Amino acid sequence: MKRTGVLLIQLGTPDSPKVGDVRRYLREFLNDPRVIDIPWLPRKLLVNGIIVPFRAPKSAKIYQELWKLGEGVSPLITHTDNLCKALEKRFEGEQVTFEVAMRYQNPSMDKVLERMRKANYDRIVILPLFPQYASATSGSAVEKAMRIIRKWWVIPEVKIVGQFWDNEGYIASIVERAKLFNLEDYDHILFSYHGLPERQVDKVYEDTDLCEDQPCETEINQKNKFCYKATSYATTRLIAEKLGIPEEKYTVCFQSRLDKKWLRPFSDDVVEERAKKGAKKLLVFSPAFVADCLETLIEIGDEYQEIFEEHGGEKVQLVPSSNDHPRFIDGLEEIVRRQL
Ligand SMILES: C=CC1=C(C)c2cc3[nH]c(cc4nc(cc5[nH]c(cc1n2)c(C)c5CCC(=O)O)C(CCC(=O)O)=C4C)c(C)c3C=C
Ligand SMILES: [Fe+2]
Ligand SMILES: [Fe+2]
Repeated sequence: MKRTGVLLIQLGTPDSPKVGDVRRYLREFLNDPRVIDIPWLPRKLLVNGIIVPFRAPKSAKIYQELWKLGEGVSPLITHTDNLCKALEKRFEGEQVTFEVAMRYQNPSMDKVLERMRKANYDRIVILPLFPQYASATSGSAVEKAMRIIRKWWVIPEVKIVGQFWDNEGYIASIVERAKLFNLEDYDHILFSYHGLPERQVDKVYEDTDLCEDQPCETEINQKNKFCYKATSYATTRLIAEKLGIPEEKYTVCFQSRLDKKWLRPFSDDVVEERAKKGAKKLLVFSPAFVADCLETLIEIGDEYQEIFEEHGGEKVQLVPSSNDHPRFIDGLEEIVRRQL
């Protein structure tokens, strides 16, 4: 059997919730041209001159809350490490090794891939932990890995997992998590995905095609198979079908926008509207995040709870992410075995 090293790549988190570490994280993250996709000079001026100086102190406060929930560590790190350990167990005695790296900050892709180079694998599998492809996440992680590997003298066989929005184990893990709640108790259900600028979504199409002219809310086809909006809706349909949630009982929405030209509807607006219409209990799925993190625990768990209460609602219940759920491990095991 070929000796295989599997690189699990997550987005990344600051080294600590101190303002300096958060600033360093945001600077690396937002200077990525796949994240803020504008020319070099305007990006530097916008990110280093405006966004980071204003955002870092505010984000640091939120990260301090997150660190408390994670008992002194970022939950993104803990969950991804646990996932890695669970996968290692599934491959015990086989020639398959797992490593975790973060696209931004630590453990850095440079250091982890250098260790993998020294291990002299026959094959490397690059597995970004983002079920729905986006250039800002999976695309960026793969580009960075390729930029590092292309400099090696010995380049082994390299396999890349692009996306896994319909993977059976991934879907099953979310369905199992949801079964811990009585769906009948909730007035409405949200499937809240991380947002993305509409411009970035349109770039997966050729020429003058636009996402809004495609049937992305209802089907996946050859044109839209890498459209983040289309795969987000498709993942939702799979989960809703398995749980028997009728279409009128749920809304697909997008959170964490930086400006108005991001995918709509915005999750916070939906939370507010539902409260105003009299909803008392909301259940929120967050399928784009395979690990609980700032975006799920704080943004949905705390911030949406506040918005909901402010407008008359009572409880926003988050469905925990896949994390190291055994069905999710089944799904990733199956994906890895297909690469061997
Ligand atoms: C599904 C995955 C994600 C997509 C797509 C994504 C796009 C995206 N994000 C930003 C800006 C920020 N994201 C931040 C945090 C964050 N984002 C993801 C995942 C996706 N981002 C995760 C898992 C996290 C949380 C990390 C953690 O430490 O727990 C942040 C930092 C927090 C903050 O200051 O609000 C920013 C900023 C952009 C611009 C973007 C697409 C263009
Ligand atoms: Fe993000
Ligand atoms: Fe689309």
